Amino acid sequence: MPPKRKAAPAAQGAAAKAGRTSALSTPGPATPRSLDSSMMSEDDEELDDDVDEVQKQREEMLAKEADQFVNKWALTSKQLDGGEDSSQRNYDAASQYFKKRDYSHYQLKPDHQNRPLWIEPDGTIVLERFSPLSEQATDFLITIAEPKSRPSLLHEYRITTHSLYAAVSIGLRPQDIINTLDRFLKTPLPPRILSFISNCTQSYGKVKLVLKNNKYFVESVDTKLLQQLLQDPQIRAARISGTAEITTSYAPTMAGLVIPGTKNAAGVHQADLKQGNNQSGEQGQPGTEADVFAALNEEDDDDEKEAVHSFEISDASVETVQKQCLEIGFPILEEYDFRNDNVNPNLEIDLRPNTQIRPYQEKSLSKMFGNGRAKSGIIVLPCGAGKTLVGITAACTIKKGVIVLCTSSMSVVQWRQEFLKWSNINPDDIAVFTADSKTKFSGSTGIIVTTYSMVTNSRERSHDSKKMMDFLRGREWGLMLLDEVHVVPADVFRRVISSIKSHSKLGLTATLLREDDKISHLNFLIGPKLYEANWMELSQQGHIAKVQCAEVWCSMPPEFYDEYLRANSHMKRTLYAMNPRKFQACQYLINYHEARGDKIIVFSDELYSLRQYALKLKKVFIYGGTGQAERMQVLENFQHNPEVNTLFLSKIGDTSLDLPEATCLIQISSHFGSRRQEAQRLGRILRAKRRNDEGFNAFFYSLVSKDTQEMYYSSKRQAFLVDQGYAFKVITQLANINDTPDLAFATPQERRELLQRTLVDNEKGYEQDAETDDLFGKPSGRRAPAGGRKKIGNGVRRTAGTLGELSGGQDMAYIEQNKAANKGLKGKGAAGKKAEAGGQNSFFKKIQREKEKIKSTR
Ligand SMILES: Nc1ncnc2c1ncn2[C@@H]1O[C@H](COP(=O)(O)OP(=O)(O)OP(=O)(O)O)[C@@H](O)[C@H]1O
Repeated sequence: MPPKRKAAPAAQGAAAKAGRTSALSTPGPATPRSLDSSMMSEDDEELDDDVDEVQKQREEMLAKEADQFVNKWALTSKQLDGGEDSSQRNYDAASQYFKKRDYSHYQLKPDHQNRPLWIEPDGTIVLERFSPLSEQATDFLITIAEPKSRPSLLHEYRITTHSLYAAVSIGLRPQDIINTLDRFLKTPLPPRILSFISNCTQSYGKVKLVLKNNKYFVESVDTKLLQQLLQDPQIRAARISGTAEITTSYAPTMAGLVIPGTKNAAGVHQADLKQGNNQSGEQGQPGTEADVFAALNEEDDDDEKEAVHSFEISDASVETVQKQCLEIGFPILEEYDFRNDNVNPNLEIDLRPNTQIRPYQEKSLSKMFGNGRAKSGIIVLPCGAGKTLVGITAACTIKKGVIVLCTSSMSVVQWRQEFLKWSNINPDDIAVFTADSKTKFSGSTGIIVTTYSMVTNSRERSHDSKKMMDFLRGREWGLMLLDEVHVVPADVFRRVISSIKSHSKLGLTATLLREDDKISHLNFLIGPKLYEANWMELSQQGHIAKVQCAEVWCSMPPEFYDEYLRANSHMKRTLYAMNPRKFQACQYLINYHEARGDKIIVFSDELYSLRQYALKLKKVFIYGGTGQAERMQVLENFQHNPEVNTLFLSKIGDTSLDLPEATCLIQISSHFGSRRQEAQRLGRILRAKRRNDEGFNAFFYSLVSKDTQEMYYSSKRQAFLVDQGYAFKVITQLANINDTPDLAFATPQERRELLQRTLVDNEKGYEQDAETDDLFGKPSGRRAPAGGRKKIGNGVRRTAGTLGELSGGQDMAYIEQNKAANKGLKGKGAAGKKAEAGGQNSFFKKIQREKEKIKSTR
């Protein structure tokens, strides 16, 4: 009897996604690939100017290596994709529905009920979260596979060459992986998976590049392998002559390494594979929980001192050796044996005694320091989950010089503050390098916090900047912390990495996502993904807020829709944002949530609608063109003034915004299908202060104009969050909205006027937001010109029929333009008065003080 329910989990996951998109009526154009340009600050666009020749060559070489590396992986993955199961099977009437995913020919193990995993021949693993062994299986899977989708009952992972590389890099051996996977599986391990794991892992992790006493060693437990490497002429030439060909020592164990802050970590303890279940001491029956644990326990036991062999290579030949090892099929792992680094001075830094890192932070760090050395790689934690503290704890573990790279000068200030808050670092030992401040630390070692653009800027530098860069280049750093790694283009990383020498690199991000294909380059340039937290788990544990997500469908009045069908793509965006039904839905939701006591952020990427909505509803707003003082004042009021409960924000608020008061988010216009923007925006309410209140929920609404391209983009945008377990409810009709009094644009006449005005106002050109990622930064110099407009292209646009002119609509130019609620803030409530008097909340005051202090020490 074929076990049909096997096909169900995978088919269900796919169907859920397909079902979500099937409601779409208008397929839109492909997602634009504009990440690199849109994510970098103004400075970065000028980086290409005059990079010197040597630097260029190094970058090209690194780029080539990355491509080779990526291609090699892609090749191995292809081997896994094709093959024996691609033929369709027709065992019974239902089989055809599952097509490739009909695995009814697999034999179930007799005790399959006790085992939580299904596997597909392409390496997809489906985990039953309701199984008693799911916690242990999750711990294992997160180590060997990449999470793809984690809704409540079934999780989907995929074994890839990258994930196996990561598993090996933290010390798992191929046989451990195969045995443990087999024990968790309901069916025997398919032979192709077995050979895939063996093939991938037999070469990965076999060779390590280790820095000991400031000397580079190529290290392996296998002498034969080292001898094989030395057969290669280039590697042989790289070996330092006069040193013993191969020396033998013993690998350090974890014993003695304590990650600071991990003792008595607060909250739920890290799931321990050895925990409890084997208490009786009995060897379990095959397939029972005890049996699986027995296998896992065994694997740890013989982790004792292992002989390692190595030969020394010159500093200058490190890259050549890496390249050659890759070419002959043994990618080299980089690890930093910081405890035995007696050359670089130690940094006096520890976490403050009252700092307790959370279990997931601890777990992510244990992946980095799993074998007593620092591995380079990327840690992925949800927005607001505390990536900064993870970075700081890594610095406190390594205790050597640290360089932190951020995306904006404001983040630089925040990182420095966080270091001072969580650790006992002497303030003189932590300096910042930004356009405004170029300080060095006073002692022999310390921490420098800077931005990617400061380090990679190749324009004419000031004398101070040059000196600072020489300082950064002229020393070895123990740790390089790379904040927001997902936004920085690979070639910028290349420049950073080739100009600053660091023993280990830790990348931090919430969304390891790019709409282009550059993510795999990060694996090469920084290291593998070491850990990715589960958003749902963290929200259940109260570390981030629980959020209800909804997509609200707003029909378009016929006259709007007619215009929409004829409009060009820019006007289409404006029209679906300005849809009066959407406006009404927004007004309705604001009223509803304000009455509940929520603080609401409304996001719009489309500046025209941002301003029109805010003005019409008499709410405050911030966009790229808003002056610094006004931004501060608006934020201050939003936080503390009970009369200011709704804030309209352009895309400049997507990141870097820490407003724990916000509990509701409404999105009226967004950047095409960007999954990352959706997740970053959701992140703004994940830190909600009230998250641990009884029954508290934050709300995230995406307002979508029905039957427009927006629907297509919307489903694309949600894909990442859906995979994190968020369920988007579709609301086709807001309750009683038609009976709600005082909604705007209630009459056909008003709607027609709105349409005409929109067409007229947008006829001449389009305004774009200042291109900055930094809400707190100075408004960009390339902002809209005096009239408040920034035009795209030559600023001239052809329109289909100038309805505005025909109707005389130009005369209706918005009379409410000057009634911005921002202007009314002065004098409103205590916060308003404080702001008017130049007062700021403690956060901004601190920043101001910090800036002044930095300036005065220059
Ligand atoms: N272990 C901890 N104990 C107490 N508070 C913590 C801990 N870890 C983080 N936090 C707090 O959580 C908040 C969010 O931290 P942080 O700003 O580092 O988040 P993030 O992950 O960088 O978010 P984003 O991606 O949105 O920038 C901060 O207020 C921080 O102080």
